[in-house]
Amino acid sequence: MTPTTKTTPRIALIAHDKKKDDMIRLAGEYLDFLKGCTLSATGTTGGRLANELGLSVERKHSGPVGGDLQIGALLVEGQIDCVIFLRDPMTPQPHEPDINALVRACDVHNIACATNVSTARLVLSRLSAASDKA
Ligand SMILES: O=C(CO)COP(=O)(O)O
Repeated sequence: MTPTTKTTPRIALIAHDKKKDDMIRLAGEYLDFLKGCTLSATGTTGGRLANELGLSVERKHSGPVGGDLQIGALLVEGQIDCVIFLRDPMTPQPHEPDINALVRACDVHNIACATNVSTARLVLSRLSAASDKA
């Protein structure tokens, strides 16, 4: 019998302030799956995921001081399989260029990037179903 190799999805989780409650709810829905993933996050988002859901997360700097760029650097190095980035389209962000750079890096490297809850659910459902089969 051929041995199966199970790969652990590497997921980046990021949410702007008004979307953080959505992120916590979303991550709670997929908690069992996410516990088996390698997670990275921007600073404040990662802190909430760890404190409120008990997830083990590699926390980068907060978004406005370079966290999005750090996630982008991981992605460019091939260390991220998927980005869940709950952006707030209604609030101007001081680090808009960093946000655009991260989303652009996803497109350059063909990495799935979910920027709203509906898309994130589709992506996480698909990944969790694939990991059940592995
Ligand atoms: O600003 C962010 C993404 O652009 C998120 O950063 P925090 O998770 O530190 O709030």
